[in-house]
Amino acid sequence: MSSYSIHKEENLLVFMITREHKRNAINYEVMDGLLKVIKMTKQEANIKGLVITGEGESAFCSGGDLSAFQNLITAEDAYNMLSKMSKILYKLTTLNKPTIALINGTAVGGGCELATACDFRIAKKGTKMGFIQGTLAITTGWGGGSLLLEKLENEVALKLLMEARPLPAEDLYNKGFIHAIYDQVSMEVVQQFFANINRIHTNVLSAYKEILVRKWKVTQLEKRMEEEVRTCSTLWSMESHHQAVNKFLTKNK
Ligand SMILES: CC[C@H](C(=O)O)C(=O)SCCNC(=O)CCNC(=O)[C@H](O)C(C)(C)COP(=O)(O)OP(=O)(O)OC[C@H]1O[C@@H](n2cnc3c(N)ncnc32)[C@H](O)[C@@H]1OP(=O)(O)O
Repeated sequence: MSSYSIHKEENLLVFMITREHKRNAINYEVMDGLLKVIKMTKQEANIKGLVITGEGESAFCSGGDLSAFQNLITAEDAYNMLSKMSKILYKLTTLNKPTIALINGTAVGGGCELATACDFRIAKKGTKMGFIQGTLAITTGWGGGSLLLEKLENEVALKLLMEARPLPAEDLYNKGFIHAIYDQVSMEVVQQFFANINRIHTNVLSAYKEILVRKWKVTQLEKRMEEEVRTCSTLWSMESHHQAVNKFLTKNK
């Protein structure tokens, strides 16, 4: 069974992580799927934007697949995986078309990093989201911390990262991280959110994204995300992280 699906909804491409049994955790197959859909969105002239979401109602994405990655022990092992996904999130955040994270359920860890790499975030009422990496004795490791510090005021972003705890979508809306909240999420609410943007020619939308990306090139966002990956890789190799992961993976056993 595939770990993701890609389908077209009018002039949007929709990427869905289809791993509800693991709360839509990201494995290497999901990473490769993200690369594929980013390329499709960029290349297809009749596509005006990309939506990223998760299967089911329980979770948008629970971050990296801890069972798939638990055998990454050394800093070098971790770096290879973290760097792969960080590069994907940089491609996503600099994509020349608007991107929307449709938060259908809980988003934690790398799931919040994936959402942060999108231009806009719309969430189901009551959804909880948290950069919980700190509870695993690591930092964000896919560049999501650098991205969050680009998208929110420094103090607001720093507090979310340092507290490492899930907050309801309503709080995150007040902090400017969530852009719209709906009782239920569906492609109908995405089209409603996207309606006014959709009226504008795609060349204009791409031009605005290029203005934003130009700023990030000047401030070396890509280099800052790479340095974040190296920091996380070092923390990943420490016993405190491995113990935290083992505790999670054995909690239901
Ligand atoms: C890779 C690095 C990356 C980074 O930022 O650098 C990260 O993402 S680090 C953070 C990794 N993510 C987590 O630590 C989150 C772990 N998951 C949870 O906290 C919970 O599952 C939650 C809150 C998402 C949902 O809780 P709920 O009670 O609804 O479900 P369960 O915990 O019972 O989980 C159901 C089932 O899914 C498995 N699962 C959930 N998340 C992951 C995951 N990230 N990796 C692997 N497997 C995951 C969980 O083990 C259960 O499996 P089962 O076989 O049924 O016991």
